[in-house]
Amino acid sequence: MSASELNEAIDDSNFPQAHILSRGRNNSICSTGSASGNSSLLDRNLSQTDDASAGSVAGNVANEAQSDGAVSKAITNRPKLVIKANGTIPENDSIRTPMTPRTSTTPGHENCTFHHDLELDHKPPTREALLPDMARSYRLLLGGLGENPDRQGLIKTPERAAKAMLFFTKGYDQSLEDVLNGAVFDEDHDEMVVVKDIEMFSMCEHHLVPFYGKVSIGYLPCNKILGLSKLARIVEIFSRRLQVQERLTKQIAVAVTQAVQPAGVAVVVEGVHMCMVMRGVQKINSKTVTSTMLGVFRDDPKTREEFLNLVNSK
Ligand SMILES: Nc1nc2c(ncn2[C@@H]2O[C@H](COP(=O)(O)OP(=O)(O)OP(=O)(O)O)[C@@H](O)[C@H]2O)c(=O)[nH]1
Ligand SMILES: [Zn+2]
Repeated sequence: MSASELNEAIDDSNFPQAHILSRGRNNSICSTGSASGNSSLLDRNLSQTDDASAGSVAGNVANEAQSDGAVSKAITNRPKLVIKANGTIPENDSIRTPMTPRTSTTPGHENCTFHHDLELDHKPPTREALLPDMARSYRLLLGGLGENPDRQGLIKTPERAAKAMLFFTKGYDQSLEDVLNGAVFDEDHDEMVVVKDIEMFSMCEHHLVPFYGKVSIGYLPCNKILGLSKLARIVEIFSRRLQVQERLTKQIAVAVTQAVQPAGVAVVVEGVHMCMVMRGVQKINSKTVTSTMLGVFRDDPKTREEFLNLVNSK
């Protein structure tokens, strides 16, 4: 799938469940239906209240069930996330997506839609070939620090640092297709799948220092499921780049969407930014939480709540 097709795919209208509440309670989870796919979202949440651990959720669900009409109206009125095929956001859209320049002057990358965007099929062939230039740059940096790059301990540092930086950004070399390796399976399953607390290490694009944390991903399958490890591998593709946490969160959600075309995808990322810990404002306990909710997770509060309860439970 090309980048533009991918961008089109995250238009909410492509999610079969986008308006389930306004369609009534007994609709199948997936528009294609399935033998066991007739439980409504309400049923799914009410059965959740049998679980003692659901605790206060029971009250919330009951309240929400009473105000379904209001919820339905609110959902209809909520602005949708729409990204056009060319990667831009409609001008009057109230939801702005952080976009970064789409140009590259690096040899071999001239025709690339730049790495930052939602593109998954970009695979520069020669990143290792950049090592000598990168090493030279690190050597200059050492000199800039007032260090002697020729002293024994630093002789190989420029090359090591260049290799380390290539590792920290190895996601640029990975494509979704390679990572999935065909591990998408037809399965008559329409209950929520959640893999949570996936470790994540990334690089702040503003300061080139790490941010790290954990990622939780949920999706509601439509007769296709994904090999579980592939969710963690998707996190690797996008975290191993220069990033901001917001974009990382969205890219993961889009990739899962592309992989299994589910009824919805939810991603929550909790990150510690070393640029806020080791320097700058120096707040060592602050955490940044970002989320992307697509499809039914965006439109149905109960589904979103079920996901968040699963993510927040020990
Ligand atoms: N939204 C967002 N901001 C980030 C992320 N990583 C770093 N930043 C912020 O990027 C901003 C850069 O701000 P500047 O004022 O240009 O840089 P600075 O002087 O180094 O800022 P301070 O960190 O406040 O010292 C800072 O507020 C960082 O906290 C991220 O993932 N998402
Ligand atoms: Zn930073």
